[in-house]
Amino acid sequence: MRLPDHPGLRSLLGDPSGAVIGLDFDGTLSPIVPDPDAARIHPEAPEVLADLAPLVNAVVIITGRPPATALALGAAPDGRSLADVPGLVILGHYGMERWENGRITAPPPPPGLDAVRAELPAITAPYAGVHIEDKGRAVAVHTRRCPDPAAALAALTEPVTALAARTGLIVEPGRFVLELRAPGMDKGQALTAFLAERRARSVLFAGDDLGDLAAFRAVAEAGIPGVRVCSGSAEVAKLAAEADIVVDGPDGVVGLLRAIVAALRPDR
Ligand SMILES: O=P(O)(O)OC[C@H]1O[C@H](O[C@H]2O[C@H](CO)[C@@H](O)[C@H](O)[C@H]2O)[C@H](O)[C@@H](O)[C@@H]1O
Repeated sequence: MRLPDHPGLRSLLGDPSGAVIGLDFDGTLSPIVPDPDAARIHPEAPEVLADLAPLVNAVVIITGRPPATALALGAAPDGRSLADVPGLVILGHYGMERWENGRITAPPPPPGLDAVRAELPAITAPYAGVHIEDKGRAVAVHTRRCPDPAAALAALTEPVTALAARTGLIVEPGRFVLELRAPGMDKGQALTAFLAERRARSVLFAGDDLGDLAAFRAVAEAGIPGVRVCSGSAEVAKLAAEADIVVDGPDGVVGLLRAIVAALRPDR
């Protein structure tokens, strides 16, 4: 892949030791599949991230998944894994949980979740194919496997939002999913804090879904050169409209990262 000409990318390539590379997981590093449990990282992603990480300030994955799940789904068939990427940080649950050096730090789960677990089955029962994903500190309602995923999502939005309000949670909408989770953190806040922690001098963030818009805004407001990359799909138009670079799904993201590695290591 030929690298696009973008000022933020030029800054990043000119001063890689100051660059933070932020990446979403599902839809960006991992192709979208009907069953969330069956998702797996793009087979070439662990290798390219392992090549990239020593060349930049930091590689950080910011995801709605728990870090432990991203790690479990982050093993490629060749045996390479996200866990082997040097210095990798995973900010899971939209930044609430942090994995680094093999250790997870996390606050206690929100108290409203038990009521959500009790009430959700009755709310979703009329919609065949709904899948409830319990993520420990959040619960996601998936409609991708419903006969009409968009109609089921639309019909469930009001009762799920009301349930969130009753239980002190918020609704995070995504690709055929409504997630009930604790308020007070999003990918933008998580990325902003990480950039400050690393004293970043440039930032690239790649994402595919509505939850990544907050990270895009953080890039735009960071006060350092930045690049917003959309892992493009037919399902989410909003993100492409706010991106500096649009690539073709996880294949395109891996291609872009590989091109960055090649530009930083022209000898190889
Ligand atoms: O922040 P992300 O890493 O993008 O995580 C967001 C949600 O991703 C997962 O759901 C999405 O991917 C599934 C597997 O490909 C797909 O079946 C589903 O339709 C997508 O919405 C995950 O299951 C959620 O928990 C994450 O919050």
